Amino acid sequence: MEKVLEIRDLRVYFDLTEGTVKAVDGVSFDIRRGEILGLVGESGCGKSVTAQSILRILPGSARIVSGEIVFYRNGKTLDLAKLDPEGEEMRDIRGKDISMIFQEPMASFSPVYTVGAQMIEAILLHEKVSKEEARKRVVEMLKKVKIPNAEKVVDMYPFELSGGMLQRCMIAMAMSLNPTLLLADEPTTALDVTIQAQILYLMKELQKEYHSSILLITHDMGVVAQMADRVAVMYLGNIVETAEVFELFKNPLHPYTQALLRSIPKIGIRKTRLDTIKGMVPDPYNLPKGCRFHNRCEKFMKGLCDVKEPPEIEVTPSHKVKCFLYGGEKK
Ligand SMILES: Nc1ncnc2c1ncn2[C@@H]1O[C@H](COP(=O)(O)OP(=O)(O)OP(=O)(O)O)[C@@H](O)[C@H]1O
Repeated sequence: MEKVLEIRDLRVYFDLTEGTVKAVDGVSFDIRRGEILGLVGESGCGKSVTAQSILRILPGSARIVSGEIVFYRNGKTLDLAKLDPEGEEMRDIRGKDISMIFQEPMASFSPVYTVGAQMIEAILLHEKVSKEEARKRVVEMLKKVKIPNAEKVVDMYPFELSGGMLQRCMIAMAMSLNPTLLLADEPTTALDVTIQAQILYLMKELQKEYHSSILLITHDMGVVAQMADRVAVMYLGNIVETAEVFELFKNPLHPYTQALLRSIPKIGIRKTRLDTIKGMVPDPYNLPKGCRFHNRCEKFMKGLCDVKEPPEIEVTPSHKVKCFLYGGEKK
């Protein structure tokens, strides 16, 4: 299948007074045309930093140390990691070829302009159309994301809309230029369950209609099951497992993936508490030697997992895992 993005051995570090945080540390994966790739993992494992690296919107304290972010654009490849984040090429790609939606819609909208004005501005920035045409497109997009009274909402300020409505506007803005790739960082986490389901359904409908690719960042395995075609599981700056969604749920290989899956509530089984993954998440300034998950792993092999970093094992061409249980050097 045709790729739209290929990340190769990406390392992104934060140099802080307390030490260096290796937020992304040797990450490789690709996103194919028209697919939804779920990027899952607990809080702090580097999902957002990965997305911010693609769009080159990292905070000032972060630096891309090495690696490639190859974007396939108009039949050519472009390494986004090498571009000037403020340069013309990157500004052109941002919003037009790759756009992003965030957990907090207020992060996308300024409170002092109407929703419509901001959406029109985004279109005019990238396309040579008249203001009237852009406005017409915005109203159409708002209708597409099922906003009632779209003609009125276009002239409303963000604070006049509910969280769910604003989230729909953000999706409309992100999709209005028909991007090749949409980065969705916890797009529904802040919403209540019913609205969350509606927004996810809407995203999937739009994705099918526009045939765009989505990198869906979430810590919620339920959202992954509902949305993703393939899944990449991330733990402390590493991708530890990738597989097609059905395969991952049926046959999770990495002990971390298995633990994440055990934490999902199951219909018919009453539990007062969800399973949590045992052990403490290690100090980000001081990552464990060997496999980063070894101090929390139920299948920990002393003298191996705490000594060497496991290689990535290709169990099948579409199922990869970074764990000594499936191969690699023995003691
Ligand atoms: N601006 C920043 N300054 C310093 N460290 C940061 C900054 N942003 C992220 N980090 C660190 O980078 C690591 C990865 O963070 P990231 O936000 O990518 O995780 P995440 O998996 O997206 O988690 P969450 O779901 O909580 O956003 C964490 O250790 C975090 O503390």
